Amino acid sequence: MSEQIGVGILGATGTVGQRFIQLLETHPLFYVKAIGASSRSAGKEYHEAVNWKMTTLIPDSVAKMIVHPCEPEYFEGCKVIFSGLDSSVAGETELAFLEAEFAVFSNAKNHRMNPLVPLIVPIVNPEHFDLIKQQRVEFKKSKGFLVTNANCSTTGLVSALKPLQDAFGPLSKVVVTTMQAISGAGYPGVPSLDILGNVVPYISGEEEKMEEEAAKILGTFSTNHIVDAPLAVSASCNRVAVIDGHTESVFVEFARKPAPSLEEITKVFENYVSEAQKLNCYSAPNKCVVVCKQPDRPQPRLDALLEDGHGVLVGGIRKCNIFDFKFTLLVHNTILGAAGSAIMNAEIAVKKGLV
Ligand SMILES: NC(=O)C1=CN([C@@H]2O[C@H](COP(=O)(O)OP(=O)(O)OC[C@H]3O[C@@H](n4cnc5c(N)ncnc54)[C@H](OP(=O)(O)O)[C@@H]3O)[C@@H](O)[C@H]2O)C=CC1
Repeated sequence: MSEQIGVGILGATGTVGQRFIQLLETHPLFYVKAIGASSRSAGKEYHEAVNWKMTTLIPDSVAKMIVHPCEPEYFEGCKVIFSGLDSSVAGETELAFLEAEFAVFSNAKNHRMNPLVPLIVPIVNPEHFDLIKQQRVEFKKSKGFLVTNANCSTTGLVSALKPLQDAFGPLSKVVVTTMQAISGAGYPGVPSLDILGNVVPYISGEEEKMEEEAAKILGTFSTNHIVDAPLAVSASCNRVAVIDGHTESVFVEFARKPAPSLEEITKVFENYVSEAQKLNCYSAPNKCVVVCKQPDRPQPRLDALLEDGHGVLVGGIRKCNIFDFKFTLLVHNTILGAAGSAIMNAEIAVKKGLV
């Protein structure tokens, strides 16, 4: 096995940061070398600073690490930086790490729509890593770069749409309604009095993010920029009393007529193989899209951890009276929807010789 690569985690005490630490505990390629969070946590040992909510114990290798301020000087020797920072600070902090020539993989929304920043869902569009060459030219960097992964709901959506686009050509319209887990709001997130026995039909900025990110991710890399896919998305987003796993009802219209049959669509979902799998990435799922045959699946409590949370589950593939067809999908919001994607993106970057 090749030598392990030391990584730093910014926002290590948060919901996404904890997931990074959990997923990296047994990772063969990466090990946690340094961690950072806010001034509330800096200077403390990790186990004192964090309100640990994962279902596994804090790894011994991290528990006694000192939490640092999120400044590049504390992360010397880390070849990769994973950011699970709150968006109020992610923008500037991630740029400071890029400036210091780190390879930065961000979960935050701040830089996703920058035309020079690849927005990559690892099981969908790793070819967008080609944009880094142009990014390095424009940002005058030789080793460093900045890659973002997508909003968690967008991640689930594009993971299901990509196989369809590859097989049947452009999608013209997509309508999606989400039922999003509480963990998507970080910790402590939504107050229990607001969410228990309730549905909150508003998540600030979420619909706009889904509508614009999907076209960029499903777009194509051309010479030195990304050309958006010609796709109109209308999203409505809801917070529901689920802990982990975002469920989405999706309605799709193809540009091509006649539209493919439900059997053809199902086969394309089942047979989809991503570049992350072809590259043999450690975190790549066996199946990127798992088709649930039972009519009442996928369900977050039962299915969110299938494929270790690194794939997307689809079910209820059926005719739609208005669009061509409709289905339900489920994505694990803090694994494929956040830390898992960032880690898989970094694995791909290593395979591509970028790190
Ligand atoms: N939860 C999810 O499902 C998803 C989240 N994301 C994105 O990932 C990022 C993290 O989300 P999440 O983990 O849920 O959020 P949390 O609120 O749980 O965690 C935020 C982290 O940021 C740190 N932080 C806050 N303020 C500062 C500061 N001024 N300087 C340095 N560090 C700071 C916190 O440290 P401290 O503990 O010291 O306050 C904590 O480690 C966000 O940008 C979010 O939008 C993306 C996709 C999915």
